[in-house]
Amino acid sequence: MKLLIDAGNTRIKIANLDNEGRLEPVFTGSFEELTSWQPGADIEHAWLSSVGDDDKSSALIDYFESHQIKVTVVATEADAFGVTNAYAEHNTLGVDRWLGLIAAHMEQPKNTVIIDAGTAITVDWLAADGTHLGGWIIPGVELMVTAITSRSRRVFVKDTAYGRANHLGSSTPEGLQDGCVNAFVGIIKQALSVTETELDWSDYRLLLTGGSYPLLPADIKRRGEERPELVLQGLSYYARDPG
Ligand SMILES: Nc1ncnc2c1ncn2[C@@H]1O[C@H](COP(=O)(O)OP(=O)(O)OP(=O)(O)O)[C@@H](O)[C@H]1O
Ligand SMILES: CC(C)(CO)[C@@H](O)C(=O)NCCC(=O)O
Ligand SMILES: [K+]
Repeated sequence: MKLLIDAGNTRIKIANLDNEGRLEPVFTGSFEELTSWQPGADIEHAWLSSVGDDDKSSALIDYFESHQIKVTVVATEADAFGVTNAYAEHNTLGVDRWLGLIAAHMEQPKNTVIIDAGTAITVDWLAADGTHLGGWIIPGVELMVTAITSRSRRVFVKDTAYGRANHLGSSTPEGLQDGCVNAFVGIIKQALSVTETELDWSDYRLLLTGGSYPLLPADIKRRGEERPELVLQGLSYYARDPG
């Protein structure tokens, strides 16, 4: 059994990878929560992708090494598993985005738009031949909310309620939370529009991942395919083929 670790800017997600290549999510939470979780005794090797700073990665590596687990850190490459990175400075593309591209291409080579909505929201375009065409980065829904509340006296949130797609707010907290959710919906619609008008793709799939997925309206959920483990799936290819 191997361990796959996807360390985002907020949460850490961990899955077991068995010898048949099956992936089983076993942990989602903060680093603090992780220290009260025990990896299985039969695990000797873990693959880590981390978008945080080096201190965070080192703390994770130390934690797993203290459990006698060897940690291999996966980094973004220029080319791998049939995918070609769009960035000239290939290592500056977030490793979570890189792994999402690999997961999508390995699942099925097809024109694809990938949306990952967590701390940040990212959009990536991947052509059927494995060419990454580039993408976008905007603040995630929670960051959009706090960007305003931290800088204005009269815009505030009352509780941790989520905003609603297609809903009009009738108070400041509702207006802000609804507004930010609808900005998230809006970037997806703009991505689809650019895909159809600029790239001229007519047959393509939309993959949706990240913690903010539940906020999406039914029409986008229907149009897309949910892939909650996309980054872990990408990691699994590195773990299967340690090269
Ligand atoms: N049930 C839910 N409904 C709506 N939003 C949710 C729900 N659960 C979590 N979220 C939101 O998901 C986001 C976290 O997503 P995710 O775990 O993908 O982020 P992350 O770990 O920071 O990843 P990354 O840093 O890679 O983006 C937070 O903004 C959180 O508010
Ligand atoms: C954009 C995030 C924060 C999304 O998790 C991550 O992919 C990252 O830190 N990327 C580096 C910058 C880039 O991808 O261009
Ligand atoms: K993520």
